[in-house]
Amino acid sequence: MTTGLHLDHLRITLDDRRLVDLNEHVAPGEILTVMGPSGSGKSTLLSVLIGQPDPGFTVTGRVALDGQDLNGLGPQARRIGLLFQDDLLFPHLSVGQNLAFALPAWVKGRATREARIAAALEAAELDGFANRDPATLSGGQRARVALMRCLLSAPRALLLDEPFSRLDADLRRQMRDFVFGRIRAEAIPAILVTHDLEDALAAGGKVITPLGEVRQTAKPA
Ligand SMILES: Nc1ncnc2c1ncn2[C@@H]1O[C@H](COP(=O)(O)OP(=O)(O)OP(=O)(O)O)[C@@H](O)[C@H]1O
Repeated sequence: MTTGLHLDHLRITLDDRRLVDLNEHVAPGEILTVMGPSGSGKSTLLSVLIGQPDPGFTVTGRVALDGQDLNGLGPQARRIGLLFQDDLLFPHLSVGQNLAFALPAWVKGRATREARIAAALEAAELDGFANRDPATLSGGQRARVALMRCLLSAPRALLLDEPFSRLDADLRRQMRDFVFGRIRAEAIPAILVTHDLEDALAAGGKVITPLGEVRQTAKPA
């Protein structure tokens, strides 16, 4: 079985306009960055990967994850995580409850579930935050909770849609290191969509446009 995410001659067109044309393999722990101007098709690509494209788009080619063909699979069955700039933590739930909500039902047993949540909080340097109201967290703390919530759902691949764009410069650097570090540590294939060249270079992987033009080759590991 070939691990990672395969975009096999994936083409997306809108009327007669070719928006996406990609033939790429993203290995576990690798981050492929897609950069391009507004309207170039970045969000459209992500909508196709999560299995929720607008019906106006024509999609051809194949997407496979860990050897499994995703064409025809619904969004839930794909098990692809999506992280974007609005963290959308549930305001009426505590930090711990927000994390618990993401844990798949197949993680059984109260002690096991609590241990997973405690480990996630520790990894995000948020020990002792389980009972906090999300409204009382700083922007960086909320962003870390949002990432851990996404990872707790055990995604097989992660899509990052401008995840740092609301953070100021210092926090942006910190979050970038944290998010990219977790992706490598958990060996998840990831696609980052960004307008920011610094984000793209920090990701360390290949940088391409939605039409597959290479802007930067991957840094040697
Ligand atoms: N539901 C839709 N129906 C018709 N056209 C759409 C739809 N969604 C997006 N488009 C068009 O498809 C093209 C690609 O849009 P998309 O949102 O993928 O761009 P983007 O690169 O993500 O832009 P941005 O950086 O501004 O988010 C644009 O021309 C847009 O107007």
